[in-house]
Amino acid sequence: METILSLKNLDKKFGSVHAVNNLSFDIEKGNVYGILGPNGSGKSTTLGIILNVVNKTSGSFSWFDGSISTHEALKRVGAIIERPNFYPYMTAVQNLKLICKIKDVPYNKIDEKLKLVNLFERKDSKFKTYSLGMKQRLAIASALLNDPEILILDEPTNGLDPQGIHEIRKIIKEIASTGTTILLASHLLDEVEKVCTHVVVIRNGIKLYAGPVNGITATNGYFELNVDSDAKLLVSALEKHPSISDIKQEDDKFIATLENELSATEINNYLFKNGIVLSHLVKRMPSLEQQFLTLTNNN
Ligand SMILES: Nc1ncnc2c1ncn2[C@@H]1O[C@H](COP(=O)(O)OP(=O)(O)OP(=O)(O)O)[C@@H](O)[C@H]1O
Repeated sequence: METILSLKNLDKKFGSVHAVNNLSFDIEKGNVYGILGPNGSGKSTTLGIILNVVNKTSGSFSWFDGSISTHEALKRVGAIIERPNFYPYMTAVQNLKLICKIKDVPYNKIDEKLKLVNLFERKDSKFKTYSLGMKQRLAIASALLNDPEILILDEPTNGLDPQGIHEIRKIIKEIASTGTTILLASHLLDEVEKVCTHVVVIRNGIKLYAGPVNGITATNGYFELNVDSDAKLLVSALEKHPSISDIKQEDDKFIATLENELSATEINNYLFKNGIVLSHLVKRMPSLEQQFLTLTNNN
């Protein structure tokens, strides 16, 4: 695995606000990473630091194994961290030609990138005639002009309608399928779930989880159960079972969280042997949303 970016104990304080708190994680080549957290959790500040537009307070980050300076490394990075800004009376192609000059990229990249973001048909329309979604797609095309190794996006679907959101997510997946590494910040769990392979969950600048998206749900699940008879007997039997770590009552049923793998048949047999006949038994896995809420609320 080739490491594109490595953050080590990164810290940022704005006066008394601890925006980024001892944050460490690695970005490996070819994956799609989401930094997921509620508003104000430090996502934009983190992106700002790694892109050299925000000064860190302490800690470190290194691009491409630290073999080159951040200034050189950023030439291999495409990023959109602010609202896209182009010349309103110029067409998409005219705007991109300007970017090509700044980035020293040949003009023949323009058509290729406009096709990738589905704007080729509208390439000669003035920027001011574009919808918000089209403006965002043009920004993506612009960030891709120099064939960056990693594309960084801050809340890429903010403010878009469902169709616009769908298009942007589809394009992000297409870009990823060509081998470009992607790092995006989002407060939307479903966005990260749909688009990303890996996620760093942060709250108040603190990392709560970093790893594969499906790793958040890597638990043994829980049982929902109930009895028509004496509930105390049920709770006491569950408490004695070595595979059950927690029991709580929710509405009209009991929730028994599993510490180890245990099947519904096994728990049913165990309880029956203890004189308990269940009126309700379901084994469930927590949804990503439940896990995310548990992570962000309890820490
Ligand atoms: N320039 C600044 N001066 C002072 N405080 C700041 C500054 N930039 C960010 N902050 C504070 O740092 C914290 C993290 O903000 P940041 O914008 O990084 O969060 P975020 O997760 O990107 O949130 P959002 O999704 O709302 O943009 C917030 O409490 C914010 O108010």
